[in-house]
Parts: sequence; structure tokens; C-alpha cells
Amino acid sequence: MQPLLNAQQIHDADTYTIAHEPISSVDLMERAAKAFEQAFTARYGDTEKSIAIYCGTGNNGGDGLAIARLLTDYGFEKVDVKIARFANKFSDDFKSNLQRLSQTRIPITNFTSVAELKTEPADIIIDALLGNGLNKPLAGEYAQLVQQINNWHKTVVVVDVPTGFYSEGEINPDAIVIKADLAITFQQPKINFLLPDSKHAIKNWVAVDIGIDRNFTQQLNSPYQYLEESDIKKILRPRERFSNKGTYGHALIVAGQPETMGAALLCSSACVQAGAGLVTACIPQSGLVALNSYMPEIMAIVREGDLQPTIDWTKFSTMGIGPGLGKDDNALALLTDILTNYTKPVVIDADALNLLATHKQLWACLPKGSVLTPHMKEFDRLFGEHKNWWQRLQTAMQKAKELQIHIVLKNDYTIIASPDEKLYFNSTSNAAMASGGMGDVLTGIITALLAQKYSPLEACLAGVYLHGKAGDDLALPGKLWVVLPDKVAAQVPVSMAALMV
Ligand SMILES: NC(=O)C1=CN([C@@H]2O[C@H](COP(=O)(O)OP(=O)(O)OC[C@H]3O[C@@H](n4cnc5c(N)ncnc54)[C@H](O)[C@@H]3O)[C@@H](O)[C@H]2O)[C@@H](O)CC1
Ligand SMILES: [K+]
Repeated sequence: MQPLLNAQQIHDADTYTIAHEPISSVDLMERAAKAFEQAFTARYGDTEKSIAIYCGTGNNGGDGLAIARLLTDYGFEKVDVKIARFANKFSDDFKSNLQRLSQTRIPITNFTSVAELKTEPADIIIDALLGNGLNKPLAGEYAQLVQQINNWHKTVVVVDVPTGFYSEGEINPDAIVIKADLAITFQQPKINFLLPDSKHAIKNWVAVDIGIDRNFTQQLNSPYQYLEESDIKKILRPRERFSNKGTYGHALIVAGQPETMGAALLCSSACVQAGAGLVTACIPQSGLVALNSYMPEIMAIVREGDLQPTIDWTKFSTMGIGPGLGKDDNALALLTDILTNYTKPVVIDADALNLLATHKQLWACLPKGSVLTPHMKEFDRLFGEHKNWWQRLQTAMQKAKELQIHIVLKNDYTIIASPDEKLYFNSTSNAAMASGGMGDVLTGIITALLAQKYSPLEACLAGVYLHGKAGDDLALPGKLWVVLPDKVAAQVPVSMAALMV
């Protein structure tokens, strides 16, 4: 689990590392510049290309100066350094690196106003103007310079964070900020990199390790955490000797209408694939043939017209409710029946979420520890409109605590809010997975893990990670353009086994 720190905490962690490793501040800058150089040359290794490095006069600018030297050592012959001297403030490490750079033959241009700049002939621009020290929105010369750089439409690679971009907090969509093709960021993704609001500023990012003290960053107890494979390996347990279907629980999937049986099939088959010992699907009568032919391992409880099905509450280890269920009176009656009679944590998705949104009296009946899996629109239907994702994060954290539930807010980096006011960002999944039915599969996987006696938090973390990992294993790198949900479900046991070794 990697703690995601805010700008102040990152600064504190840098300071702690300098004092306790110990390492001089300028050597830490050198280490950061080296890590940048390696990540940069791995992607832009053609030394024929010309590079212009725009530097500020703080530590971000200091990084830029060191990077100019390292890229030249690497073999780039056309490296230009341009220093924006908009303020008369220079960090010590900027000054040391300027001193070192002036002993090389790398050309340095100083400018105090954007009007002095001509066109930029370089193939690639490196942005080392401002980094994590940003303390106000860009204005004046900085704003003009950033707009100028954006207007050149070059390949832009940024050092740490795009100039003008806030690492955390609400993002103003009209703010002036460097548009980055790639952000090579130090130690950890910045929290806002993981939110869709950053899409306009950052096409891609990569985090490079610069050896910041991990014990220190752990003990800061950040509410924001980034999931890593090692976390999931710790959660997953091997299937045991002398185990049988009873060992792995009996899940009930309540899903489907005659027109949306696919959702029920995808959800319940994913539940089987993710290892539930037994799976029963509560589906409309007309879907029975489809269910039996799609996957004979799944049993059925059928729903007929207005007749409510009889469910033996003691029989099931957990339930997943909602995919394709519809929002009619029968669906509402069934959801009400379940929530008022069943007391173990359940997974609530899709139409069941929409029913919850319009029948708030049901919230009091949600079993503690239950899991809600909304996408953005469902989330806003449940909890009100939000202007941006940062606001959504705060609501998720607050509601998870208030209702003692887990909220799985689906997105590129799906966010899991837990009742103890933590937010976990998932690190797997890819755009090939953006297709209808993918959420139904996720619900099936989380339900399966709950059935296998993983705690609700473990089921959410491992379920979300596995779902994305199965999609990654199928699609990346460059294997499949589109990955369909049933393929993801079928891949889950393979990806799970690979995580167990
Ligand atoms: N502290 C450390 O030891 C390390 C810092 N590193 C680099 O240092 C960066 C942070 O450096 P700094 O804290 O010096 O800050 P920056 O270099 O980001 O900014 C420099 C100064 O600009 C001013 N400023 C902020 N917002 C402004 C605005 N909107 N308009 C005009 N001026 C503004 C502030 O006075 C700020 O201190 C990181 O992003 C990273 O690139 C790395 O070298 C790793 C180690
Ligand atoms: K920058």
C-alpha cells in the first residue's frame, strides 16, 4: 500500500529523508534527476531529437538544470536550457546546479519576459518551471509562458507535476496549466493524477522511485492509499486441502429482467469464476433456459410476475443484488425484502443503487459492512450532484463512515471508500475494458470473495484489483483493443492463480 501524500507532506518527507538517510538536499535532487533521466530515455531514447528545458528558479527548476546535464551525458547533443527569471528568488539547490551547468557547454538562455521568446524549434519541451511548490494559480508572465508553451503543440514532458497543476484539492477546469504528454513524477502519483479532472492536463504519468523514507510516509497515516500487487497477495488465501464447495460459501445473485438477462449471466458467472463454492441466481422465469445453457454450474431461484420468490435467508453466505434487476415495484419489493430480512453484508449495484437513491428509507436497513458499487452517475444520484471529483472523494469518505459501508466508486482508478475514512485507489484496469457489463462482472467477483469469508474491505480491494488485473492480463501490452466482460470473468481464476505464486 503506498500512501498518497499531499504537497506539504511530500515536502516534509523530502526533508525527513535528507535529515535521516542522511543525504544532502542537492544529492537528493541529483537522484531525482537521474530517475527522471532513466524514465525519460526509456520512452524518448532518440538522441537526435532536440530538447528545450524550461526552468524556474526553485527546486523544480533545479531538477531541470540537473536533467539537462544528465541528458547530455546520456548522448543528447541538442539540449537547450531556458531559465524564466520572473522572480528574484533562487533555491540553494538551483544555484548549485546552475553553477555546475555553467561549467558545461550546454547553452543557457535567461529571459525575464515572455515577449523575449521567439518560436521554439526543439522537438521536445521539458517543463521544469514550477512543481510541487505551487501556492497560487498562475498569473502574469508564468500564465503567459504556459499558454505559449501549450500553443507550440510540442511533445511536453513535465518534471514532477505540470506547471500550474495542484497535486490535491479541487481542480479549476479553467486554470492555466501545462498540458503534458507525460509527467515523470517523483516517488508517488499525485492524488489528482488519479482523478478524471486531470485528463486535460496529463495524458500519461509514471512515478519514479527517488528513495524517500517509506517508514516516515507510512506513519503519516494518509487517508489516501494506492493499491499495489503486494497488498493483494497478502489478502488472497490459497484454496486448502480437504476443502469442498461448502468451504467457499454460497452466494445468491439477484439480477436480471427478461430484457437484461445478460447482466445476470455475467454477474453470476463471474461469481462462479472468482471461486464461490456455490452460486444461485435469482432470475426471471423466462431467463432459466439462458442461464442453464450459459453456465450449468449456476443454480436458480425463479421470479414469476408479481410473485415474490421465497428465499431461505440462512442458506446464503452473501448476496449480490442489482445488475439488470429493473426499478419496477417488484424489484423494489424484492430489495426491501432482502434488506429487511438479511443481516450479513451484501453487494449492491446498478438498479438496486438507483432504487436506494429514490427510497432513502431503505438506507437504514443496509447491513453494516455492505458494499455499494456505483459509477459516477449512480454515485451522484445517491449522494447529490458534485462539481468535481475531489468533492466526490470527500463525500465518499464521509458517507462510508456515516452508513458503515464500503463504497466502490468505479473509474479508471476505482476508488474504495471504507468506514474508517480511508480511500484506496486501484492501480489495475485499462481502457480496453470500457464496455457494458464490466460492472456486473465486478459485482460478481466481490460477491464471490465475500462468500469466501474475506472481510468486506478485503473483498473490495482484492475484487477491484483482480477485475482490473484480469483485464490487463488480457489486453496489455497491445494484445487486445477491446476486452469483453465474459472474457474478464473467465480470466479471473488464471490471474488469481498467478497472484498466488
Ligand atoms: N525538496 C526536495 O528535496 C526535493 C524537491 N524536488 C523538486 O522540488 C520541487 C518543489 O520545489 P520548490 O518547493 O522549490 O517549489 P517549486 O520549484 O515548485 O516552486 C518554486 C517557488 O515558486 C513560487 N511559486 C509558487 N506558486 C507560484 C505561482 N503560481 N507563480 C509564481 N511563483 C510561484 C514559490 O515561492 C515556490 O517556492 C518538486 O516539485 C520537485 O521537482 C526534487 O528535486 C526532489 C527533492
Ligand atoms: K513542472
